[in-house]
Amino acid sequence: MLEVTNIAKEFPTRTGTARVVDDVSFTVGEREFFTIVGPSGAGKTTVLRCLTGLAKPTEGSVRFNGKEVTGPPPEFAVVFQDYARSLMAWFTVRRNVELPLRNLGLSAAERRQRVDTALAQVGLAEAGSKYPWQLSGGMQQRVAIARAIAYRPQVLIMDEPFASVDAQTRADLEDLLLRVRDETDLALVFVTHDVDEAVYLSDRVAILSRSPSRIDEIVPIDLPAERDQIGTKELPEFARLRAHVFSRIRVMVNSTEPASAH
Ligand SMILES: Nc1ncnc2c1ncn2[C@@H]1O[C@H](COP(=O)(O)OP(=O)(O)OP(=O)(O)O)[C@@H](O)[C@H]1O
Repeated sequence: MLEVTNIAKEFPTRTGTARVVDDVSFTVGEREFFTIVGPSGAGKTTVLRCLTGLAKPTEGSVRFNGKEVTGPPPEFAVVFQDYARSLMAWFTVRRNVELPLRNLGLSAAERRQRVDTALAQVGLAEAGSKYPWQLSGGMQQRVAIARAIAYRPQVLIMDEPFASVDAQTRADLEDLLLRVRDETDLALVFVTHDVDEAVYLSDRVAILSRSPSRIDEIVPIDLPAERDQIGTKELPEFARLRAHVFSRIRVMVNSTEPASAH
């Protein structure tokens, strides 16, 4: 469904150009949960920005259902880490969640129902008439997630979406994503620093090398499809996968060599 082929990204600097992403390729299938991990500054956000059409790769291409992505496709929704900038401060929570639905040709009743369902799913059924600035950071991020879910995209792209929420809310939102994926045809491309989270959620985990980044390895997560915060994390296979991904990232952090492409 989504094909990223040999993308590279360079940024202009005072003395020339900085190559941040060197050569990254992967595909994401329908209903797949695909997660990107890697050392800090590896270029994960840059890869996501290229993927969504918000940035143009210097080399290579991104294709969605066979068509080149040159701007944000209407089938995508994006949740970035920076929730404070993603919500409109002068609109209520309901209005924020409803905004992207206005272009979908839905009736007012359908829009209302989608907003109600999404707010209930993220545990904010009571907060609809509040303004974002009246909510904690974690609650604001849940509004951003509700907005993405209400839109019912084909691809949900998330950059460290749970970095600012508490551990219990984080676990609830992780399970919400898995549930939404199971109930729809949603595919997810997810970036996290948290290796446990990556292994718990994903069908495959891509490990990026240090910048200029390449794919070090794409690890299939062969855990039972039904994930459970306690049961899944107690499985020996979970521990093995976690240790493997963690040790590869550690190698990347300490390595002075660029990654070999697998
Ligand atoms: N618009 C830009 N202009 C110049 N350099 C940029 C730009 N955007 C990103 N970079 C640089 O690209 C590198 C990778 O940044 P990016 O945010 O993609 O990494 P990341 O893996 O998401 O980082 P983190 O793990 O810390 O969130 C960094 O060195 C950053 O300074």
